Amino acid sequence: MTDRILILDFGSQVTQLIARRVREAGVYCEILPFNAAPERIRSFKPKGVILSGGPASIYEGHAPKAPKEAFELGTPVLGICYGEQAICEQLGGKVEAGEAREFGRALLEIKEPCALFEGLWRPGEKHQVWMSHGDKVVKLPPGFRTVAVSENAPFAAIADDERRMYGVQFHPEVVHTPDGARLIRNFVRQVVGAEGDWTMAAFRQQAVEAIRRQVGKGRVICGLSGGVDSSVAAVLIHEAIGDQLTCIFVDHGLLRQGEAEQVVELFRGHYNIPLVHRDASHLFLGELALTEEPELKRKTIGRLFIDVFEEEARKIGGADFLAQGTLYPDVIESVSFTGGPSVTIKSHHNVGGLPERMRMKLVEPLRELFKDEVRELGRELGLPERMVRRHPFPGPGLAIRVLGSITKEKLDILRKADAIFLQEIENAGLYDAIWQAFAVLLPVRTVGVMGDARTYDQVCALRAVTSTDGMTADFFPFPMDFLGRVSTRIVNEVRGINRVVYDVTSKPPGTIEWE
Ligand SMILES: Nc1ncnc2c1ncn2[C@@H]1O[C@H](COP(=O)(O)OP(=O)(O)OP(=O)(O)O)[C@@H](O)[C@H]1O
Ligand SMILES: O=c1[nH]c(=O)c2[nH+]cn([C@@H]3O[C@H](COP(=O)(O)O)[C@@H](O)[C@H]3O)c2[nH]1
Ligand SMILES: NC(=O)CC[C@H](N)C(=O)O
Ligand SMILES: [Mg+2]
Repeated sequence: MTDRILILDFGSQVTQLIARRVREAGVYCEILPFNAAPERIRSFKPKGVILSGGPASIYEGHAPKAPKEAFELGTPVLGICYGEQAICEQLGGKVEAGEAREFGRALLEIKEPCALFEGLWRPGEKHQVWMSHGDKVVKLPPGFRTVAVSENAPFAAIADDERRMYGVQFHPEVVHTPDGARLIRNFVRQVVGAEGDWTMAAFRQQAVEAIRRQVGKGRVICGLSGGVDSSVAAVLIHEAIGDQLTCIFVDHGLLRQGEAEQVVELFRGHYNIPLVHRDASHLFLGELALTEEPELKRKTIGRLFIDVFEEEARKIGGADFLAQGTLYPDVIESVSFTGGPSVTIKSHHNVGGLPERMRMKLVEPLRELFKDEVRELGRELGLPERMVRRHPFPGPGLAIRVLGSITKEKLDILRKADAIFLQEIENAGLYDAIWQAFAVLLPVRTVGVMGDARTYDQVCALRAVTSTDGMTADFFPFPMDFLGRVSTRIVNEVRGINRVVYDVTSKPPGTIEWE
């Protein structure tokens, strides 16, 4: 078994980033809530433990505590922010509310050598780190020494070399701590001594064996969208079980220009995987004609996907398993310690309702991976670069980008504008710098003048964002002349649009899609 690191989550906004840094160091890790059952923690057999940050104050009565297993397993421990405070409070030191809080950039002064700093930082040096805390450690537990300080944190980094326990008040997992990734790497590779054998080649082998064990002689269907996740899942599963897999690509009439042909051609051209191409556009567009409200659109589409999958599964004599491209961020969402029911912003069309009705078991080979790891696995599996680098595209497709009521005519207008925008992005060499880019058709008409004549046509909004996982995002800062060029082309070439605007909202407060 590959070496594993356990991250215990106290509810920090950036716990996922700790996991990413550990994986980037070539070491497998998982996140469990701080109150995971002791049995679960033991059976995970971690070689090292990381305690995350969190919003609570450790000295308050109900504040979450690190499970005693974290300290009793005898493996190295790294506490980050709240994690450091938990180590101190629970092992005999003391934490109090600080007078001065530290948020943002801070200068760390290295006082003593430490295994975490090996090859990185030396005593006497000062380095930039990122802080986000109000509480502070005021007394160290026995056995610990201070290895670095900052203006407001006299115990900014602490070490107990004997027990191999370390704590940092700053956040090494965020990019604003420039050396942070190497610090985490030092912890998992040098201090813990993990092998660094978590590679996509190793994952591929293990995943193939696991799929064979799970599926046996059963039949599997996989909804294939042409997106990265479902394509990688399909190719991986096919490698494992060959013809027991059938892929179903649904053309719901809400795809982008030329997309259906491209997906089918690219897939059939490269793979000998049975692929059903179902044109269900009449069904989807027919039902959506009655719908304007975003949530209703999403729910209608989700239901129709299920109907179509059921029909197609029946045609091939039934299926025992449904394959999905669920990723690790989806999984963490549901285990993370956030407390309280969260509100539904959007019902992401999800095939999750499918298995219950169809009594199929799920095959989710990507549920341990982040998006960039899925792309890497895709390359490892030899998927064409065109598939691997594709921007995400939502299951409900253009239905949530034609705002309000949907007609075939509006979809055609949007498709043209969207294609121009994407083409210009490719031409400018910007495609890979962007997480997702698309056009939105607004249900608003404005007055314009073209060739001395009055126009009264629709507005098109352009959206392009950077992101690492779609959970938070920033608008992409195009040069103005680029936006001008796209705008001119769209208004000139697309009948029905006479005005173009660019969306400069980040997420939050916006979301990526407009509906
Ligand atoms: N047109 C479609 N036909 C069949 N299945 C689809 C279609 N659109 C979406 N799905 C199914 O819904 C799942 C979720 O869609 P989602 O967009 O999150 O993933 P993806 O399309 O595989 O990858 P990406 O996030 O890169 O677009 C897909 O993995 C796929 O199984
Ligand atoms: O498969 C999907 N089914 C959906 O119903 C859906 N809604 C949004 N998205 C995609 O998810 C990411 C975040 O989108 P939002 O910021 O709009 O919530 C972005 O990448 C969106 O494109 C979806 N993907
Ligand atoms: N980011 C954190 O982990 C903060 C820890 C604690 N809530 C503090 O304010 O000090
Ligand atoms: Mg998709």
